[in-house]
Amino acid sequence: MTREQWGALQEQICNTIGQNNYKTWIKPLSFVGISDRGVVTLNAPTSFFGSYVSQNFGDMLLAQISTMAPQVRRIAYEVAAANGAAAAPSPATEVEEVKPAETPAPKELPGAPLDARFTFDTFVVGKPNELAHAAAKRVAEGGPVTFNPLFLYGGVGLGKTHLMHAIAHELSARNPQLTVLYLSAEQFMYRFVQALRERKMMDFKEMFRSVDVLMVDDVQFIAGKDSTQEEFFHTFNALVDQNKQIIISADRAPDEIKDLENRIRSRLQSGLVVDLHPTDYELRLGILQSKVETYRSMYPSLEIENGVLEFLAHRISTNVRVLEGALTRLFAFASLVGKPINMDLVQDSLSDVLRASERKISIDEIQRKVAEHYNIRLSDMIGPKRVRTFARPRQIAMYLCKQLTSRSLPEIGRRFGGRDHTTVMHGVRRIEELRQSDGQIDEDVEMLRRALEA
Ligand SMILES: Nc1ncnc2c1ncn2[C@@H]1O[C@H](COP(=O)(O)OP(=O)(O)OP(=O)(O)O)[C@@H](O)[C@H]1O
Repeated sequence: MTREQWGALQEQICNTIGQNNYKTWIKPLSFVGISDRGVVTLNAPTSFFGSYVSQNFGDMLLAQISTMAPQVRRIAYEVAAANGAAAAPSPATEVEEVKPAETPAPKELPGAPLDARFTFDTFVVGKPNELAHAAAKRVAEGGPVTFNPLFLYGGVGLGKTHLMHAIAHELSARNPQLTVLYLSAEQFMYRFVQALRERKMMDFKEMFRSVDVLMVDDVQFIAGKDSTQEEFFHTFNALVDQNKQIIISADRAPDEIKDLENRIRSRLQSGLVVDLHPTDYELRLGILQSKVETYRSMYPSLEIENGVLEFLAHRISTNVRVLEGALTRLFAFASLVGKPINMDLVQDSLSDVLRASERKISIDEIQRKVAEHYNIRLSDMIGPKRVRTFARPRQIAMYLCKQLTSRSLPEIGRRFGGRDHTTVMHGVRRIEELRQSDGQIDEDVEMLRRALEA
């Protein structure tokens, strides 16, 4: 993402949200830069302004930006410098790019901004994350500290940061006096090094020891960094002694973090350690459905055809960020070209994402499985005969090829005895209709899909 690309997006943004909104809220923003971690920083006149834009237009902006720069994960809003200059952020430090807050951290604490969208309301609960969610909820109630620290861990993009921000939002809403400090382990280190450099260690210690709740994200970052670990250990102990709540996240369990001092490891394990499991199909579908609800208010006229969300939930199982990014891109493309969101648009706009998450299901495999199920020969499935006994299984196989592989319609047609892509399209549509009206076909297709994906 470059300043020029941001400039090029302006017209489309204006068309999406209307002249008035655009002039009031988007035009005053300026592009600052993008970090290696995919965080785009925009300069806003005030922190209220940044916060308003984040809450009301954040998803739309991310959608628009991702049409040009799919690697973008998040937008941070920086408050304009005194001279108004939009300086480039210093080299890829998350610390710089997130300094001023979407929801400013209280009392000049060196925390990172909280993402206004990461609340318990927007967190979808399913089997893989129910324990982590319940633990987070308990901590967010604020009562007496029962487990300290709460240690949340899990793979990339499974909701650790979302849950931490949700806890911070809720604690602050319940008790605005509370000092809740959220920052990444990287920022902790940065502050520590800065304090050393500026000979302000006393201030540093005092400040960290004065918070009521400390949240440190991605703690695995401090592994192998000896003096930062040491300082972290002292901060940790001082807060636990005062019975202050600590919440930590990492990408793996404490005993799997290499180069972590043993005394820190055992401290981290001394509270409640819960993991966020990889998502399952139901959770992914739930997240997509809840996201669609958010998008509906932004793009009220956009249609989303049946089967699209289910397809995405099946196909993109890597992490929620990728899943959300795919949906965001779909909405942006659909609004750009003024078309409904259907499987063709999915194939056109998400081919890279789909390729990356390609399951190893081949057209051959689908043809064989379907032929076997309907007890017909493979040669009849592919051959020219049009009798229903062969035609229906053939259409089902075509439908499954479209659903479970990222092959184009012409390619599928070629693999079914050199048929035209319109024949494939007709077949796919027919099965879509029949799935609505014929319970037996619907059941057969679902069973075949499961068998193929098993
Ligand atoms: N259960 C969920 N419900 C709704 N949104 C979710 C859920 N899980 C993850 N997300 C969304 O997925 C995206 C990635 O989540 P988050 O940043 O919390 O992941 P993370 O575990 O902290 O990843 P990383 O290890 O990269 O820091 C966010 O936009 C978040 O809102």
